[in-house]
Amino acid sequence: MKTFEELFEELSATAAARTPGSGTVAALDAGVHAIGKKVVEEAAEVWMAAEHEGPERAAEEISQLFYHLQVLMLACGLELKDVYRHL
Ligand SMILES: N=c1c2ncn([C@@H]3O[C@H](COP(=O)(O)OP(=O)(O)OP(=O)(O)O)[C@@H](O)[C@H]3O)c2ncn1[C@@H]1O[C@H](COP(=O)(O)O)[C@@H](O)[C@H]1O
Repeated sequence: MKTFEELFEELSATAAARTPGSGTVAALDAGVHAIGKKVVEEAAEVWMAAEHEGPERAAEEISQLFYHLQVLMLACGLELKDVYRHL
């Protein structure tokens, strides 16, 4: 199990090292447009899971949305503090 902050730290390091075989590196190479589409897709899956599939499935989909949002943040050069200051 990891926290939102720990995942972002891991993804930042993976992106910086360009770790071979990493899905994150591949997504970053695909660019903001492709990552944005993934964010929208995952958001829809969160909605469907929450409405029709129960809390456990919703939690799983939310974790995937968190992941894709963090990849989009990296693609945009954003850090967690850049987002947190708007909360
Ligand atoms: N937490 C995640 C994570 N959540 C979601 N995903 C990606 O999101 C996909 C799930 O999306 P879908 O439900 O649409 O499944 P899918 O349609 O089969 O996915 P694709 O065909 O689009 O790959 C997974 O296949 C992963 O590609 C994640 N990929 C990686 N991580 C974590 O990120 C870290 C770095 O991962 P790598 O960069 O791959 O080393 C590791 O700790 C991983 O556990």
